[in-house]
Amino acid sequence: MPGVPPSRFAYLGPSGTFTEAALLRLPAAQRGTRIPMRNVPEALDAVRGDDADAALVPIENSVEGSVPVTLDALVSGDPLVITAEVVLPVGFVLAARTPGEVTSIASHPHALAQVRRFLRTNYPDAAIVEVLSTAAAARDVVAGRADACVCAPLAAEVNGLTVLDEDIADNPGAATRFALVSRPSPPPPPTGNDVTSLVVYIAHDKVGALLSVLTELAVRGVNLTRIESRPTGERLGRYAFYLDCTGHVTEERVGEALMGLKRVCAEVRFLGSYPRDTDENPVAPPIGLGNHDFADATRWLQGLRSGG
Ligand SMILES: O=C(O)C(=O)C[C@]1(C(=O)O)C=C[C@@H](O)C=C1
Repeated sequence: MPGVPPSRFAYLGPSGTFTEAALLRLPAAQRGTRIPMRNVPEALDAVRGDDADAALVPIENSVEGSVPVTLDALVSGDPLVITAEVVLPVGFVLAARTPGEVTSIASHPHALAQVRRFLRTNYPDAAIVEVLSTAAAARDVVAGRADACVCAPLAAEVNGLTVLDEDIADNPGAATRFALVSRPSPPPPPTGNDVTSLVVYIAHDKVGALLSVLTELAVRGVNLTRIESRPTGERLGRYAFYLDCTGHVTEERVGEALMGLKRVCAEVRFLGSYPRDTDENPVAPPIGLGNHDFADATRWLQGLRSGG
């Protein structure tokens, strides 16, 4: 959909999830149609099937790490690209229909992981029930399928639940990063503070294959900000590496690094270049590896080739 801004936004629902709160930070989504989906693969498939223009899905949490279902669903199926990210502070409450005995507590696995210590200390005997989202957990409590849930304060409020315990996160100050995903389209223009996401498949029979991936980035001053490995599912020992690096595909040094990766990897999947949602400045490239150095060197080579 080149040039047409997205107006139909799928997201991990139902209403009241952290994903919905993150989606509402995007002005286009405030104006557009928001389509709650039951889980991340369904949200991404809605984009692949043109039932939505974009999907917002959780990708990484500052305490619990990456969201594996999102990483897997991004690369299994027709290509998709990330066009924006949203970083949202997350905080949790324990909520129930009425105060009383709590024998079962429902929530999303990533939320449960962020309140593990609290639950072990305060509700050691409660059965823990993993469900598809924190807002789905709140609905389960309303429907009587669980005594209590771990959810966002807003989800407790909109579902008419009583908050039993506030601010229950083991690590105050946690944040989750969400990715806005579309069908392949030209990336948003560079802002000077961008991230490029990739998945690389290395040659498993080559010693130092991962080192050569890192070298292609480092020698161009491209800063690696995240690396995760996930099994490809083919057989034991086969992994895909998910990389986030500073910079935009239109920058010379990022482009050269991508070409280098293309040469040394079995396969490279481009997952998009998009603005970082942060106040932090990007790490400056080492001397000789800035964008102007690359532009200078390109001009010099062109001169040599043209006999100038
Ligand atoms: O269940 C939700 O509310 C979500 O938006 C999912 C999700 C996640 O996948 O990490 C998002 C943020 C919180 O860290 C907990 C759960």
